[in-house]
Amino acid sequence: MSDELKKCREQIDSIDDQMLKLVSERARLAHEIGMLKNGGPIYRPEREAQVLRRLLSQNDGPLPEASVTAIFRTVMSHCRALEKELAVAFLGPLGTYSEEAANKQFGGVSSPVQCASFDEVFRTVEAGQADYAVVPVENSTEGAVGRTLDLLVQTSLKICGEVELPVHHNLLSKSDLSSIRKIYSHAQSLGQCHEWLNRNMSGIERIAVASNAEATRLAAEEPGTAAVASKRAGELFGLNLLAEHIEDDPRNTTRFLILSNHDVAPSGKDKTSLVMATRNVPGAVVQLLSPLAENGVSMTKLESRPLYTGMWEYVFFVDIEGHRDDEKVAKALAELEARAAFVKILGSYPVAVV
Ligand SMILES: C=C(O[C@@H]1C=C(C(=O)O)C=C[C@H]1O)C(=O)O
Repeated sequence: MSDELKKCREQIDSIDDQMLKLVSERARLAHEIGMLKNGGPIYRPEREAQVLRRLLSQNDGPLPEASVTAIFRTVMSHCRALEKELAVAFLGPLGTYSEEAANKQFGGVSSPVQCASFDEVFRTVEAGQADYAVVPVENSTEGAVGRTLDLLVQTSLKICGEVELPVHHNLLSKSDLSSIRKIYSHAQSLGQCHEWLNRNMSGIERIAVASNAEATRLAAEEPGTAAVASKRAGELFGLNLLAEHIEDDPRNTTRFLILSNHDVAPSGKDKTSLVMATRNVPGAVVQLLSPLAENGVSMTKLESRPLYTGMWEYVFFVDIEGHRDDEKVAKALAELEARAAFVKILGSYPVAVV
């Protein structure tokens, strides 16, 4: 070993010693805070977002932003676990993008609750069998996840966070590329790889199944089939990587929501999501939204979804900047509630951190 290398390693050892001391000290403080919470929620997404934003504003490299947040989310997860281990429900089995999103947001999930459908994810948390739900709500290529929107209308749960996950798809199989006759995946993922599949796997049957991980499980069992899924799913089921990054848009990103039974305090950079319906009269939508503009509240999303109760009737999903406790947001919401046939505030929560 060269002297130079030995010296650097000694320095790393000494830094590690200091880091361990500091992390332990941090964990002791988090535990103390846990006692002060007096039975209130342990997980405080607004505080975690503030911790991460503050650190990012000081980060001069060499670690990229996503590395800094991943490290500190893991630290916070372990500090939190001294207070309580959170049970987090998501669409299973292990290896889904939902699992990846849950791991990203919570810095690792020690008590995962794998559900068979989005309906079950909601029900599990509503019934108190898990503390948090993680569900996809929209994708940059494919748009809204309809079932999640429908469930949001009915649920008693509140949105308490959002997480954005860059989604890279892969073609995975135990067979050779030339022998593939069927491709399994979730419908959303097939849509996100539509052009690549047309170009490279034309004429080969595509079959939509409940999740990407389920697709991987099927492909592992059936020779001559492949799955479109994450690398992690492929590893879990022992599949080989036939092609990577097959998504049509390399920036392909899915936004997930975190849901729970509690509200979240303002973090300083928040979003509020609501769903509403208007009376079916001319100009109703414009009229309904005007309190936002009048109070200087920016709308970041407007999505319509058909109502099952009638033909050509819709509900509107709206995201606005700010927390419902912010003065101008509160005023705009009060005016909006007075005009709409139906309004439900789905939650105020911190804007996603890298
Ligand atoms: C320590 C706390 O509890 C949890 C852990 C946090 C942390 O480790 O920084 C931050 C917020 C909470 O999710 C706290 O509320 O401050």
